[in-house]
Amino acid sequence: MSHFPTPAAFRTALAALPVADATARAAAQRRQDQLTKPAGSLGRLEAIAVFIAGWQGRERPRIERARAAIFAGNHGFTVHGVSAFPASVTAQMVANFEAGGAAINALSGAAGMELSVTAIDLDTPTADFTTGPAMSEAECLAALEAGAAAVTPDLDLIAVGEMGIGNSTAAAALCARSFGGAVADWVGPGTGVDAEGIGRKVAVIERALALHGDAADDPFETLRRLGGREIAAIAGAVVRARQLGVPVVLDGFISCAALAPLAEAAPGITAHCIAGHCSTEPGHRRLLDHLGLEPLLSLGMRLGECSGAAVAVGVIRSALAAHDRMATFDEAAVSGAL
Ligand SMILES: Cc1cc2ncn([C@H]3O[C@H](COP(=O)(O)O)[C@@H](O)[C@H]3O)c2cc1C
Ligand SMILES: O=C(O)c1cccnc1
Repeated sequence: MSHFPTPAAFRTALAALPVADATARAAAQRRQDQLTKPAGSLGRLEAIAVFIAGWQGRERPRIERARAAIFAGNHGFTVHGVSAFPASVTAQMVANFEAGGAAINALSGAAGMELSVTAIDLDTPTADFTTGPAMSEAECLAALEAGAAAVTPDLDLIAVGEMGIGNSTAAAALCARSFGGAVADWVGPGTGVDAEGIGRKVAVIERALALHGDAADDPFETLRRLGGREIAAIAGAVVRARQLGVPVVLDGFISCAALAPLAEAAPGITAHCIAGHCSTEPGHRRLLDHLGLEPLLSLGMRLGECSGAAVAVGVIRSALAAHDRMATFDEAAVSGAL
């Protein structure tokens, strides 16, 4: 069964995003207020527990089954020299994920998460978006669906990440198109290009924005023209997770950029999402501000592949452990505030 069989179905899904369970949230907040600590003293950990309670619909949320989902795709515009690495690295890194040798293998393992890797048509890069839309409608729908398929109702939480050489350029293009501002404000070194490389990225994006400037201001159309398969898959996964009530942890600049084209049509799209971290890619902080997200961690990471989100899941586990295991003032016979 296809979750988003047509562009119209995707738009309909965006217009009908479910909300959190207010009863479970309120129960979790009441529990927080009774635990043996001065109110608010666990800071953001308290808010995280209440947040997950609302999306899981449980006073005492849990993480028994969590998935780090990586999506991979290749990009036609890489012929313009926008990455410090060759496009062949995308498939090589997918093989590395499958063999267990990448950072995300170690970090998802440390966070007690299973890892899923969805490589989407790596042998067929998207079309070069400086000369036409990156994807056909059918290709973009297939990518959304690949994302939706990675989310299953048995999950307590999902983290989303990406692999796709060149995709920091696609991400910057999506941000510039969705939120405006100077293209240069959204462009950074990615894998480590120098100032000339950054100049090439800006020029490529400006050409793409000029070419697609008259296209409909529509989430699907923007993803299809300026995004990539792995980026559209993340958008599909985030929307599907919302439908299933599965909270999402977002990774870095590129993963978050998948939501940029959705934000105007569906301003509440990030309501079930936690920004796992703030990457050093300069556009990420700006993007998080536009999405209304405060990142959990800031560790100077700039890898992608779900790595920052996986580290954040360790913090989320701590939040839920405190929420679940602490005694209340009554249980522990500790006096409450005067
Ligand atoms: C070995 C290696 C592993 C990676 N894992 C994630 N990325 C990250 O780098 C890419 C984005 O940067 P750019 O736009 O400059 O190509 C994406 O694939 C991203 O996930 C990697 C990049 C490399 C080289
Ligand atoms: O912010 C990220 O996730 C990122 C930054 C640079 C390269 N790849 C990913």
